[in-house]
Amino acid sequence: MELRVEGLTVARGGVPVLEGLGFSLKAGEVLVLRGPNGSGKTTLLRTLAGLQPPQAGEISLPPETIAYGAHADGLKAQLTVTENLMFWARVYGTGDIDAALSRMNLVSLRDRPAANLSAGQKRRLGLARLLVTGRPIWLLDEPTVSLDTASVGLFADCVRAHVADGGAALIATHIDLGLEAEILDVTPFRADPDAARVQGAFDEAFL
Ligand SMILES: Nc1ncnc2c1ncn2[C@@H]1O[C@H](COP(=O)(O)OP(=O)(O)OP(=O)(O)O)[C@@H](O)[C@H]1O
Repeated sequence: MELRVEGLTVARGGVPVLEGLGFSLKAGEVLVLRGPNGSGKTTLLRTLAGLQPPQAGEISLPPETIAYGAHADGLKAQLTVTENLMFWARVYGTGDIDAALSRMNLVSLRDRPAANLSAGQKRRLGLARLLVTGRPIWLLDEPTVSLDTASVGLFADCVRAHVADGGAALIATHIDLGLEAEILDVTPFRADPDAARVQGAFDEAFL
């Protein structure tokens, strides 16, 4: 399983933010996405996850092979920790949530509604969701926000285990996760801002 990206142009609100991007991510690899704020890391991850179409280029794997961990944790506030994970396990057609609960240190919180979790606990639950997707490619957008040092360690262990098991991960992060990883800096692929001004930027929320 290899994610190959060639000649990719991604856009927000119809305005290209990255152009001509290419990279490959093989089974067993971690790639860390770097670039300044607003450079297009989230836009790239959203495009690879199938949430928006590319403007140009090729993506070798379909979104069905990908689990996307976005900024938001995607939790259902009224459901307990267990119920949230069971919901996702059913969506992805997998069964066992016990490993996910213990690996993200959620066992003692399993009966608590997600609404009553702290920010870091919510994030741990959001990341535990990845473990029940059964999908080989993880795309993660700033996964360690709100996590304490111990939880960052738990999360890094999960990524290590995932890639050791034949998975792969593309992670936008500004911190060092202590993982063996290559760096993909998107800066050289930034689209020309003057070209965007000529086309006229707008907020896609008003489309
Ligand atoms: N809803 C939107 N409509 C229009 N433009 C947007 C929208 N969301 C983001 N953008 C713009 O798209 C560009 C890329 O943003 P993106 O969120 O992909 O960057 P990023 O590298 O992930 O940034 P950060 O490191 O701050 O998270 C930015 O110029 C941003 O202002």
